[in-house]
Amino acid sequence: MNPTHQALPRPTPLHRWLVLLFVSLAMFGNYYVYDSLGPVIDLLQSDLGFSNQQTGFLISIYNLGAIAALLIGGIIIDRYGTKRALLLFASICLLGAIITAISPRYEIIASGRLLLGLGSEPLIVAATTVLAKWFKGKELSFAFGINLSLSRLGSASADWSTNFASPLYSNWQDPLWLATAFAGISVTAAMLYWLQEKRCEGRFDLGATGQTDKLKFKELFFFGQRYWFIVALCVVFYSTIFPFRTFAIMYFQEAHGLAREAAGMLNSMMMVSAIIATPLFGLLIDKVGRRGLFMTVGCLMMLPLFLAVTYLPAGAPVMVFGSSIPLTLLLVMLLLGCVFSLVPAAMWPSVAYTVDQRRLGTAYATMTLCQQIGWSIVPPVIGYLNDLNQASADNVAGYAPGMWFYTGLAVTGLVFALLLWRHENKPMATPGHHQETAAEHQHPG
Ligand SMILES: NCCCC[C@H](N)C(=O)NCC(=O)O
Repeated sequence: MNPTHQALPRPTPLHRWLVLLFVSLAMFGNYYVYDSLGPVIDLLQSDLGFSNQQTGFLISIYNLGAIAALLIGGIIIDRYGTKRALLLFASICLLGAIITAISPRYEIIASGRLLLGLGSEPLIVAATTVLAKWFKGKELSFAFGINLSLSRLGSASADWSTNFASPLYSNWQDPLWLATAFAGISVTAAMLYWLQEKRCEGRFDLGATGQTDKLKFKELFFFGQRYWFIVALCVVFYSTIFPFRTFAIMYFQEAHGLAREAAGMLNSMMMVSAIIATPLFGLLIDKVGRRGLFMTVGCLMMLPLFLAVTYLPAGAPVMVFGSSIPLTLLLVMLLLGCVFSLVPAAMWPSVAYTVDQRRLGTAYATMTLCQQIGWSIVPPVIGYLNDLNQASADNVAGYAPGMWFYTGLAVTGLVFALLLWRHENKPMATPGHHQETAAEHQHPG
């Protein structure tokens, strides 16, 4: 850092909160675009004749793009700086959204999702870097909590679009054009962030760019067993939650006879509960620690949920924001939202307490990379199981094997969480670790 930098004041709260607003809006738009696929899956199948396996691959191809991008994304952020990187990645996502919506050809839609993956995950890394830069030492956890909550609001909005934009769902294409508009919000927010950073350069001490999550293969050998248990849990957890969520709208329509609007509203309940619970669990876990225990509780809670939607009676209808939703399904999605808050709130920060701070960039990049690999495998497997068992509205039992598969993943997650809990009170094995001393570097995903 140069000496003039040090003499400058830190950014004022107003400047910091504006940054948080712009970065969170960029994430809001981005999460919307990712989740816009779920509500049109049945339309892609009925209008364009895609199979379950093909739609499953449309989910996975995002991860392939993300894997490629994660290997180079950190380098781009370091080389071009956060403001350029944020705009570049948001623009790639916009292009991906346009290509997804533009043509009914499977290969074109798949290329759009690939491009979305190429832009999305490095966008998340760039957003993390921006927040670390502006909020370091100042309300960093809270800023990350708000950022993640607004991202989840983007996901929930994609579900709500089946209600507020229901006329668009007469075909597969219009909802995807709407998603393009949300990608436009993301690009606009990235531009506003650019202007804000430019306005503040030279006036405030914005510090060094900070460490970007970048993979350095040599460093992988320094991580201990506990780190790899966290990675394993991360892989299994997100490989369960994200694919379930993407397929859920179609599942609720076909297996439980819900209208698309009600299915979308029901799916959004998971996000609503996560939006509220994530900052609260974050505060609780910051206060009491015991991350292994909280991860175990979260995994234990998840265990019966997929079987509950499969085998329990759907329950009496209750009205939620104008949609009639069966009570059991509502409770399951609210509980899943709690799990989706509890496990990430304990898991992501626990890396910072497990590995040497100097290797956090590699630790997070590796974890996200592994997450993407696991998450890319599950949707085609679920699609294959659904195709194999001829799952449909006329053969609801055909969905059960997929739900057992999710349950198997949840059991595996529980095993890793238990191993982490067992490790919780053991002393650290490798020197250079810092125990429960809140690393500055945090990561929302
Ligand atoms: N755009 C939705 C996917 C976000 C993936 C990201 N790598 C992640 O895991 N984020 C953490 C989270 O809990 O959302």
